[in-house]
Amino acid sequence: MRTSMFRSVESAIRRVSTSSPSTSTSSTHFARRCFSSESAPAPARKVAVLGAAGGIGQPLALLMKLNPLVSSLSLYDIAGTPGVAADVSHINTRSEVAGYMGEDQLAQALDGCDLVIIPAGVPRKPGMTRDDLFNINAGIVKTLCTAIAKYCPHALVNMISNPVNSTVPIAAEIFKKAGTYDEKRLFGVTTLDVVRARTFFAGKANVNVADVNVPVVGGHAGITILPLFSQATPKGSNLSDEQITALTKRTQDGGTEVVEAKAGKGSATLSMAYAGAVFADACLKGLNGVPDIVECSYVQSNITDIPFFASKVRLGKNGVEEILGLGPMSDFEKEGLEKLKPELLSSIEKGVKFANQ
Ligand SMILES: NC(=O)C1=CN([C@@H]2O[C@H](COP(=O)(O)OP(=O)(O)OC[C@H]3O[C@@H](n4cnc5c(N)ncnc54)[C@H](O)[C@@H]3O)[C@@H](O)[C@H]2O)C=CC1
Ligand SMILES: O=C([O-])CC(=O)C(=O)O
Repeated sequence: MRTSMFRSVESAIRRVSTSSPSTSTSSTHFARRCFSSESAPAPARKVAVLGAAGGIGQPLALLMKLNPLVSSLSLYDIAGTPGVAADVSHINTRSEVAGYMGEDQLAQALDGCDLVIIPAGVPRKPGMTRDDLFNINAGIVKTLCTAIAKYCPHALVNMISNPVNSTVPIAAEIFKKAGTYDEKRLFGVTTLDVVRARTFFAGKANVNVADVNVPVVGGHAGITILPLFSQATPKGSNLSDEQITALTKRTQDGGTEVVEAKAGKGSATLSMAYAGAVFADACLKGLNGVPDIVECSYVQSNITDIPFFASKVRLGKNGVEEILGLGPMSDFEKEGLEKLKPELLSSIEKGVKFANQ
């Protein structure tokens, strides 16, 4: 699961933060270091960000503009995209940028897309759960997925909009109705949970964060987020049961920690844009045939009795190539798995019901 991108972003950031102005490297080199280890010209890939003028959408647009695997970057929102697109388009990297605003430009935004990333929708305020966003975001996702089925039915879809546990099943139902559903192409983005688990584990275990990996399985809300710290690498950091319990809780509550710190001004945007860019990069590498690209993602799955489940997934030319098993879990993690199932299942059923109303 440790992609080369994680490593290269970290080394690029380390280098930038320690270099003096006279030794800093070019922006193009920076972008290459950040997003791809490929030196051969990559195939043309059109990527759309839906919700591109938002708190996640803007930094995600920037990060996708830095990704040399992208040849065409399509920025769509209901408002504000001309400014974001004009701004991002001045960056001297490979992709052509176009901004689209309003539903009558959605078809053009999606036409020919290989990958569609969806951070459109409202974020939480303190005191809210992700499920409290359902009433607004379910409708937004339904509209956008109906258009995806029509204008780019073969695109990979990276769903960021919350509640992910329900918005992914909504998307699946919309695609099924349109006759375009391919379970290999629909992903709930849970990378931020992995990013947090890695960061928090490194801090507690006092190891280099660049070396850390932790699978996070289940879903993307509260107790449905299940980090498997028993499988964390590097091994040998003998954390106590109390420390593992605290790390698990902090990972599960990571989103709430940011919501409370932002005190009414939204939820995670910058770390989410980073996580979204990492996952999109992995999807593009998979599409391009780069071997052994493994990331955690919330996908249609039969590795448990829950129809959508996040786990390690091998990405390939058609999207999901293989869903990897859960691996050996501690008793604490096994207990967490049983506890999360009712909530995850009910969020999935809520999404399915909504889509079929
Ligand atoms: N999967 C994850 O790990 C995470 C998910 N999120 C979720 O991402 C979503 C977006 O969060 P932020 O960017 O902070 O919110 P935001 O409010 O800053 O931006 C949302 C954007 O979506 C746009 N939008 C609304 N309706 C739209 C439509 N029909 N079509 C296209 N665009 C539309 C808005 O105009 C706005 O620009 C929220 O639902 C949030 O909960 C946030 C963090 C992590
Ligand atoms: O907590 C939220 O509402 C946003 C989110 O999904 C996260 O930061 O993980």
